[in-house]
Amino acid sequence: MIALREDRRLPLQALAWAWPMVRERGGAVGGIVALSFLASAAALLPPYLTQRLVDDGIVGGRGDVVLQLCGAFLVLLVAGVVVEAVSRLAYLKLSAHVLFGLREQVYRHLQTLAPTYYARTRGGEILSRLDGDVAEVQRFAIDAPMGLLNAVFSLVVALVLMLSLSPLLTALVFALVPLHVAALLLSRPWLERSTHAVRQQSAAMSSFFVESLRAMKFIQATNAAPRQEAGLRAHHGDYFAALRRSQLASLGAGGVQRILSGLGVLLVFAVGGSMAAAGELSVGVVVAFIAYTTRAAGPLQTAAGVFMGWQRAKVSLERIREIAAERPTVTSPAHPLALAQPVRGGIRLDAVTFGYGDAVVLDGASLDIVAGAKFALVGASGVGKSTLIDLLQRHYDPAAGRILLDGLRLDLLELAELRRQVVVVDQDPVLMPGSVRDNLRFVAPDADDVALLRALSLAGLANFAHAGGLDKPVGASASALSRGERLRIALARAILQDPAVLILDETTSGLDLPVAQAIVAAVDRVFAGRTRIVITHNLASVGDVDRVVELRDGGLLVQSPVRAVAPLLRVV
Ligand SMILES: Nc1ncnc2c1ncn2[C@@H]1O[C@H](COP(=O)(O)OP(=O)(O)OP(=O)(O)O)[C@@H](O)[C@H]1O
Repeated sequence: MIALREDRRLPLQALAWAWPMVRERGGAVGGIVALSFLASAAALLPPYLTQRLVDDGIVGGRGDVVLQLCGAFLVLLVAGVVVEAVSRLAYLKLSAHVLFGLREQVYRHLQTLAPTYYARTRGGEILSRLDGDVAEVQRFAIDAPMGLLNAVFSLVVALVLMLSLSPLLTALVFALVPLHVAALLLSRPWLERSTHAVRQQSAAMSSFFVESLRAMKFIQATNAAPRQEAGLRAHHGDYFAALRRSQLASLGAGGVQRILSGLGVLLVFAVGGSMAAAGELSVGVVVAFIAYTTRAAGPLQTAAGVFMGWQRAKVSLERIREIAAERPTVTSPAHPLALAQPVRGGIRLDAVTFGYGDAVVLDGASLDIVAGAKFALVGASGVGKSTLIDLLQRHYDPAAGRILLDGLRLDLLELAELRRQVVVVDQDPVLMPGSVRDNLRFVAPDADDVALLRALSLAGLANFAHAGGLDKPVGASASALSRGERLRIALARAILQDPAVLILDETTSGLDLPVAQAIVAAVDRVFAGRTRIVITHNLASVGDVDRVVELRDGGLLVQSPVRAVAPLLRVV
């Protein structure tokens, strides 16, 4: 769950979301704020020293004062470098802590979402939110309060110093502040729209890369490389246009702020200069005042920058909120029921109905699978066999009806325990980048090499079942292995998981019959006495079965092994 509150205004939401992580690093925050106050105070000293240098040292003809002031400048310089280095390192640590904390929350939430979410959402869209948008929110959540605090502090100190030098000139300069604010408010919609366009184009480009890299072999085989390059160029064009609009918006808003700050300096030049010429002010005071006016522009521009950062963070927060609004379709119950041990693996479907949107896939389907039986599940392509398996592993819950494992409703069991007991090996098993050992340990982190080698050997991977075989890299997308080898590694994983129910989802389809039969024979040897459900289009490849079940028109028809059609619980 992403801890984003619905009931707060957007900038406060960004701060509230990051707050728990900032609080964990309270000491570092205090240190950074103290150091930045120190640096701001130190930055305000040179104009004062300059004024003394001009009025007391140079005009007053005091060589000792000149020397003292040079020493003070040197100390300020060195201290400034040290303070900046320390505070930047502390800031980096704090930012990383908050950024990683926020991103981990989004990733944790993503791990709870159903396959339907991943089927309809482009990978690059998710990536760009996990990466760019989370970073934008983190930047705002840390930079905005610190920047504003620092700006207010610098502005107050500068104001006090300026007032002590010349109240009239101070009033002139600060009379421009309402104009600064008005200009920012006017630029807001422009900033927001252009930021949104950049985030969208960046997501589209990430999606393009994710999808085309995954399909590279297909692109090469279909001679589509030139078309893909043209596609990339089109993305670049759109991205650049969005970037240019966003830059123009930032430059426009920032430029107006700078012009207004410059006008303040011009006013001091004109009014202060005339007063100095008339002998009403000393030259040193005018020089120092000009320097403070320039410095006061810094905090004002920081405030403007925070405002622009807010516009960007608002867009990003909205995009993250779209992910947060996706609800998991299944959750583990707060008080799960415990399966009786050992788990026997009896499965019962009781009038199960399920569909995707309006498309009904299962319509009151019922079935009893006795613990330890081997069932073959057949049916036309697209009839809903894989969907039924997704329901058994509880990626979704039935819209109506119940599914029971050893007499207990699946939604009352702990989700992790259910998925330990019901394991699926499909026709294109996922292998993670890394070695064979890494892949086996993915499901059994505590298994030692002896157990891994035994599983490989039982799965029929005799050529891998030696110490060196475990180190064999499987390649970033498992392309270093044949399909038969990948299936057997997936089977070895299932052996290590030791489930009560094993499901083979068209695992051997497309393999030569002898290879398919060898894999099924290995399954039957290792999982004899466990519940097995084998989805297939080719009954000849699955060996002996206790029952053949056909999924048709949303219902399940049970056939005896001798092919007589006999309904078990309900025939649709
Ligand atoms: N995530 C999804 N969103 C919407 N519809 C889906 C989704 N997954 C599957 N479907 C649809 O549900 C129906 C059943 O699909 P399913 O994959 O369960 O069929 P299947 O019997 O396993 O097919 P095959 O034998 O071709 O693998 C199909 O019409 C399919 O288009």
